[in-house]
Amino acid sequence: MNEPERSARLAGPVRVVGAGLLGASIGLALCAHGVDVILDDASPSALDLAIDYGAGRRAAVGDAPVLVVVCVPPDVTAPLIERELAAHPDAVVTDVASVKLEPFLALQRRGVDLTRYIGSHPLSGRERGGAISARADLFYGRPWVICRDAETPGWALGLVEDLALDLGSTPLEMTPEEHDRSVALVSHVPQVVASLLAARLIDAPEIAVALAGQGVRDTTRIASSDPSLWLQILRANAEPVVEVLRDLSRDLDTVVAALTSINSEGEATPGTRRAIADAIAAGNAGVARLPGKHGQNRRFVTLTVMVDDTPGALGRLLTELGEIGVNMEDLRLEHSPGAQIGFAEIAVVPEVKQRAIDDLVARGWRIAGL
Ligand SMILES: NC(=O)C1=CN([C@@H]2O[C@H](COP(=O)(O)OP(=O)(O)OC[C@H]3O[C@@H](n4cnc5c(N)ncnc54)[C@H](O)[C@@H]3O)[C@@H](O)[C@H]2O)C=CC1
Ligand SMILES: O=C(O)C(=O)Cc1ccc(O)cc1
Repeated sequence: MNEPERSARLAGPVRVVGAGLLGASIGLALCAHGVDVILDDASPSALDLAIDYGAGRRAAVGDAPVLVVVCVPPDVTAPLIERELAAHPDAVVTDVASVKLEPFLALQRRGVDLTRYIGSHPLSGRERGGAISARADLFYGRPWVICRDAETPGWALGLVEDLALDLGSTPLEMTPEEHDRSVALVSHVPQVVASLLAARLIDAPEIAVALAGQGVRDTTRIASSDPSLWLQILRANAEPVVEVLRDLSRDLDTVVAALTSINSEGEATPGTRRAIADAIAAGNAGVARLPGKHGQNRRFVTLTVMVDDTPGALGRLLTELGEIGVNMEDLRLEHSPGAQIGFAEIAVVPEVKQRAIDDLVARGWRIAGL
């Protein structure tokens, strides 16, 4: 078998402890760059599986990693960082746990010398764990938070930045506190909300579930995440998560109070309708702050093309969009229940929308809503 050409900033070897979703994804991406990746896992079958997928090799006597990446559940992250710092005195040690303050404080309390430790966290993941779900492109185009402190030497920081860059991520420096408050808002509370919302479906009548469209799918996508991982994440970041949940709970109470104060004749105390409209408008303002493709704050517009449920139909649409010179910023597919038709929702920059519609219609495509 041909060795992949070395194309990475990192020289390696890189030791990855925990060969699950994150560890095997890092291993796959680094191996594809020709970096020597040493894998380790407490579970022999998890290790075998990740090696079978090509995410790295077994450890050997005399291995001298330049970088160790700890990719285990949050509960065991701090003890493993301590173990790896001691076992590899010339290596920089990082971890990818979803919480940064608690492991850092635990290590400080134990008096561990943290000069060679730099916490980090790639902001990308999947609902399913294990090497079976691993992907070399998991981190591509996503932020990778790096928590250095005043004692962190530049060369050590450089190694973790190189890891993020080799995997296609954008390194971002933050303190552990800033990181944990930020992810409480953009990752941890969304997980709780998605899970609670999806749980409403358990006892819903079949006919109600059959009506589910993109709205409920979008807002519950991450509800299939692993409960044991999330229990650990939420417990370790409880304070910032509770702060956001309390604000959310207050807003929910406001909407509930407003809706219940409108009587069956549609009469309501002054301000009631405004309270409801304000809640929805605040959502408009919040969602407009989410970065779009390439991290821009630019908003795209969408056009929805009806696509016959036949082999190659979607491929033809994408080819024709290329032929008419329209750059697709995003694509979402929805199936119409009970009909042999799909809807391709295509995001484009506002300037090209009308031309895209005109050209597609001229080529025989049907645009929904026209
Ligand atoms: N799942 C996700 O989407 C993301 C997870 N993270 C973080 O990455 C870390 C790993 O998560 P996943 O890869 O999703 O989990 P995973 O469950 O897919 O993999 C964890 C691996 O660690 C191994 N392991 C557990 N205890 C160990 C120990 N004491 N020694 C050696 N290996 C041990 C397990 O056998 C398993 O193979 C977690 O800290 C998580 O917070 C970060 C970003 C995204
Ligand atoms: O799928 C998503 O949007 C996620 O938010 C996945 C995710 C889960 C845990 C993390 O620590 C980081 C990212």
